[in-house]
Amino acid sequence: MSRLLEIEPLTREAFAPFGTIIEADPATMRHINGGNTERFHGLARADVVGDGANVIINIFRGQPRSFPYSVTMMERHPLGSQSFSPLDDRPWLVVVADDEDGRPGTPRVFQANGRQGVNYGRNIWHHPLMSVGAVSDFLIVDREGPGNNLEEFFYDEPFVIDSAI
Ligand SMILES: NC(=O)N[C@@H](O)C(=O)O
Ligand code: NI
Repeated sequence: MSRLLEIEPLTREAFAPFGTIIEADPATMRHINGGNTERFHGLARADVVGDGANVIINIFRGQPRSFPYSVTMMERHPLGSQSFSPLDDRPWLVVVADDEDGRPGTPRVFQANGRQGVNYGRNIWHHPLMSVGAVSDFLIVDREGPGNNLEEFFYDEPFVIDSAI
């Protein structure tokens, strides 16, 4: 029995339980550099824990997912947040879930436009990067350091994302 997932628009309010949206929000903007530059300030904060932990900046080059797509697993990073910001101005999908007694609940799928990134809060269930339509680069800010920072969960039955954007 396939469990079809709806795609929701990515809004601050809807995503709040899972993290923050990284986009040029006018409410955060301040002019710097003598007016030459608009600084969209403090959009998200990296959260890393544990002795020897560092915040690192990476690029992930994601192969596009094929649809219908089966969501068979979710993961989370107990020791650090993880942010994804698209570099190719291409829409992509954000898949997250509430925690239900140590396991992810039903995934929620959000459609992000090419100028929207997200910062998953520490220990928030999410699906690995979901590029759509073409190979896409993302700037990633997450954690490097000692300890196991990856917990995976595999569903008994897959959930299905029928079609992409
Ligand atoms: N493994 C890895 O660094 N990537 C995942 O955490 C992901 O969320 O894509
Ligand atoms: Ni991850």
